[in-house]
Amino acid sequence: MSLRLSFKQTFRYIRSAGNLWLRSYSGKKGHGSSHRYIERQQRDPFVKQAKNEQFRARSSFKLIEMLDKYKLLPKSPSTCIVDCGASPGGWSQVISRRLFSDQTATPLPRIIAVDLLPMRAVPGVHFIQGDFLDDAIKTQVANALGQRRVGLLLSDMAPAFTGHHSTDAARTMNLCEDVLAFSDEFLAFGGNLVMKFFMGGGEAELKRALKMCFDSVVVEKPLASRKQSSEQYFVCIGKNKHMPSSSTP
Ligand SMILES: C[S@@+](CC[C@H](N)C(=O)[O-])C[C@H]1O[C@@H](n2cnc3c(N)ncnc32)[C@H](O)[C@@H]1O
Repeated sequence: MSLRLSFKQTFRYIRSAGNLWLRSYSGKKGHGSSHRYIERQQRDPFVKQAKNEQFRARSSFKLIEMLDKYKLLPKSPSTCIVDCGASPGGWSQVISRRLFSDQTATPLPRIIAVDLLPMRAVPGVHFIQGDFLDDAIKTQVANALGQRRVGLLLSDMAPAFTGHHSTDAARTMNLCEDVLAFSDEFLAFGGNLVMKFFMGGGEAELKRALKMCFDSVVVEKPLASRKQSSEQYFVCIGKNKHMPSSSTP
């Protein structure tokens, strides 16, 4: 495997590493904010539940709620699921546990997970590290799929936020448009898409675009999504033929 990164990958990697550094640095300097974070984590029932059920992230419960409410998992055992922005692996774990009851076995991967950051192995998950938009990464996704179709595409990705409202709103919408283009390329007809977005102004337009491409589009704010966060999810059911260049089932 080549360790060379493209300019875009390098840029995104530096940007996300910079965000991590900023978060931990401000945590160290501002004792108040780190105390508040610890207190919030200790009070949070989803943090406790994630620990008890050995999920890597409390975000697992957001996906569980949406999967159960909308029956999003593909029924055919040969159909795949792609998890974009998968690290540390909370969503991949949920899908893996639903698909493979024996978590100690190493089943043939039906789940393809992509992230800029590394991710520890999850049973039945083929992990690809890189930017989901890079051609080289898309080729790896296509190779991992072979002839199999994708019945569910997940995106829990967030752009790097600047704190500048209109810049952040534009970045959010750009990322969602990129996910939609990715689904145009990889998601089979009839397939479902779950995509995170942040309220910021462009969501009505995006919802209109999604409604052209899917039979039904709803907005969800799962219980595990913090009230103070502007994150929400588009749950898009049944990709239809209005997408110009979709894969065939
Ligand atoms: C909120 S986390 C995902 C958490 C995950 N759903 C879970 O339950 O563990 C968002 C992830 O998206 C990844 N990400 C952001 N932009 C990306 C991109 N362009 N390509 C691949 N991954 C990306 C980040 O590295 C980060 O790990």
